Amino acid sequence: MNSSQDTIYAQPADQIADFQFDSRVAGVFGDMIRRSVPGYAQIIATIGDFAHRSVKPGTRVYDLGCSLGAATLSVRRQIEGRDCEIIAVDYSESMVKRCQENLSAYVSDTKVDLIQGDIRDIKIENASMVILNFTLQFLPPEDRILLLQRIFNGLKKGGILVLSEKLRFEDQAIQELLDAQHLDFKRANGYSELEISQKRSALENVMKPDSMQTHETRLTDIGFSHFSTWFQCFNFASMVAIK
Ligand SMILES: C[S@@+](CC[C@H](N)C(=O)[O-])C[C@H]1O[C@@H](n2cnc3c(N)ncnc32)[C@H](O)[C@@H]1O
Ligand SMILES: O=C(O)C(=O)C[C@]1(C(=O)O)C=C[C@@H](O)C=C1
Repeated sequence: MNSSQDTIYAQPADQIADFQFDSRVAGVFGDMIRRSVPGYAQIIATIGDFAHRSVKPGTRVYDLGCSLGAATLSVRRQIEGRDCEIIAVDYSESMVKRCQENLSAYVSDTKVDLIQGDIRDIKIENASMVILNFTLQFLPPEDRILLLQRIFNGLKKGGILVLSEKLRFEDQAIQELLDAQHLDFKRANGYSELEISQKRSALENVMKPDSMQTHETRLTDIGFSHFSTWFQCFNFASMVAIK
């Protein structure tokens, strides 16, 4: 997936606006997420492997907050010939436009219904897999449980939710240690101190990570029968829950 280099926060700004998935971000998003989220490439590839194992013929896969379509493409490659449909949703017009171009670059017999809309308004039904890859953290905290309940209701028995998120830790020493490791990861990927601190301010009001305990309790309270973290690097994790 082509992406220009992310230099959005490279110059000092008088005022840092809240982070938005606008056309500037969409234009550099591939580079931004690879350099910001440890393990991103592995998570994307493994989402495809989960699909290969768990997606049943004639069912649907939902990719909620699909951005440029990385997870959708990874899944689509793995479920050819199963008469499945992928519903990919994002409310950012610029992301959806670029996602459409990325999807069109490859031939496939699996239909992708790409929707520009709010994931809170999407009907979920006949699903054997739902993906929330670094999207739930951008919903207002009070809206998260309702979306997860709707996902649970739309999943078939045995269907899976793959949920990837930045984590917050109740233990302050662990929070500080893993946050510091994440900042080193960003530095090692070429981000300057200015870029790191300006992006941090931009994200402060719009991205509110939950703790692992909150994720696990919420999903099991909703009714998921099985829950595990399958990947974690520093303060980023991907979890899987089975209905
Ligand atoms: C961090 S990105 C997700 C990355 C993507 N899933 C991937 O694997 O590359 C979060 C995405 O969720 C979208 N988003 C956030 N809140 C949304 C909402 N309420 N409805 C639809 N899309 C939303 C944003 O526009 C953005 O593209
Ligand atoms: O926490 C950070 O510093 C991040 O940059 C994380 C994060 C994310 O987790 O989605 C935030 C915004 C961008 O979408 C890319 C990465």
